[in-house]
Order: sequence, then structure tokens, then C-alpha cells
Amino acid sequence: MPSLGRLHLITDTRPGRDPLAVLRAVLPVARTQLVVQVRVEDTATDRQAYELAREVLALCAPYEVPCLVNDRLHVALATGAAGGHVGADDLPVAAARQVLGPAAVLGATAREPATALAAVTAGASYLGVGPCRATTTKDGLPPPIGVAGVRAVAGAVAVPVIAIGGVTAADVPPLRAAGAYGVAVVGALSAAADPARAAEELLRGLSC
Ligand SMILES: Cc1ncc(COP(=O)(O)OP(=O)(O)O)c(N)n1
Ligand SMILES: Cc1ncsc1CCOP(=O)(O)O
Ligand SMILES: [Mg+2]
Repeated sequence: MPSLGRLHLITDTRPGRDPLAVLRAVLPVARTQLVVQVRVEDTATDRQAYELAREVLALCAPYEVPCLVNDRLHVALATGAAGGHVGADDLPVAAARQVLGPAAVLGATAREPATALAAVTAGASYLGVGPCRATTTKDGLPPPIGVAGVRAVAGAVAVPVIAIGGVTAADVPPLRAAGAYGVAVVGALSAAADPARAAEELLRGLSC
């Protein structure tokens, strides 16, 4: 697997958000440090997920930025995305690996060392670890694990740990010091007045 980007932009398809405009602003700034994860609301149709993934892939291609698809692995396969991301309500990691094949990037969600190790054994190539902080982006999340929770997982596995959940630029240095390889964000880019500048600020912490 080629080296993974440290800044994961997760698409925000909530009403009033413009994921493609945010992506257009961030791509020239983040370039190969970026990974884009296509995530749609559970109420979206497969057709909507597929169309968004195709548009994201077209924007990412000139920058050679990999695109992953959240949850819907058939959409990842159908669009030629680099891989996917699964969590507790999705296909089990081993099944996801079978679907995507050995070369794909496969992310799995974990919040503590035991599930993290199990996900890696089952074939995860990176882990999304959190929520680090409280966030309004997703309902029904368990309590935040904080920097200490990220440190516990990062110390237990050899794959990249991508911290997620309420992450801002100010959180990046302590997360990196705790062993996080990178961060995944929705609101820190999507809700920013200037997403390009917000990406620069996130990247500044990630390059240390
Ligand atoms: C990088 C990253 N980490 C965690 C998640 C969350 O996945 P999941 O727990 O399956 O929740 P949904 O995103 O599907 O609502 C993620 N998407 N990306
Ligand atoms: C999908 C997901 N899973 C855990 S936290 C989260 C949302 C992250 O969004 P934000 O960066 O806006 O907190
Ligand atoms: Mg999921």
C-alpha cells in the first residue's frame, strides 16, 4: 500500500453544506497529504452515493489523491475507489477485506486497544479512532475517548491511527504526540469560512 495521507477529509452532505466546493478548495493545498472519504447520510440512496463518489474521484485524480467510500463497499468497487471504511454497524472487517481485495485501503473504526487489534488482525490497513471530542456531526456516538484514548490505541497497533471526532487544528499537535498518524475531519473543513486556510492549519500540525 502506498503511504497514507495524514489529513482525511470526510464529505459533509448535510443540508446547506457543499462537499465538492470544500474539496476543490482543499485539494491544491493538501495534495498528496490528503485522503478523501466519501460519506453520505444513511438516508441517501446508493445512486446518490455513487454519483458523489464519481465526482469526488474526478476531482481527486489529477492530484493522485486516494478516495475511500464509507460503509457502501459496492459503491467503492463500482467507482474504482482506492478502498473503504467500516465500523461496528457495517460489514465485519474480514468480510470487507474479502469484498475489497488484498490491495485496497481498508479503514476500521476502533475506540479501544482490544477492538483495534482485532480489526488489524482481520485486515484493516488503518484505524479511525474516536470520537476524540464531543461533536455534533454524528448522533449517537459513545463518550469521547480524548487524547489518552487515542494514545492507548496507537500504542497497541502498528497500522496508522487516524483520530476522529471534533478534531480541530489545535488538537493536532497533542494527537500527534500521542501517536496518531493523522486526523479525519468533517466540520473543521466543511464549516470553515476558508477551507483552504483551515486545511493549511491542520497540515501545519500534521507535518511536525
Ligand atoms: C476515519 C474514520 N473513522 C471513523 C469513522 C466512523 O465510521 P463508523 O463508526 O462506521 O460510522 P459512520 O461514519 O459510518 O457513521 C469514519 N467514517 N472514518
Ligand atoms: C463519522 C464520525 N465518527 C466518529 S466522529 C464522526 C464525525 C466527525 O466529524 P467532525 O470532524 O465534524 O467532528
Ligand atoms: Mg460506518
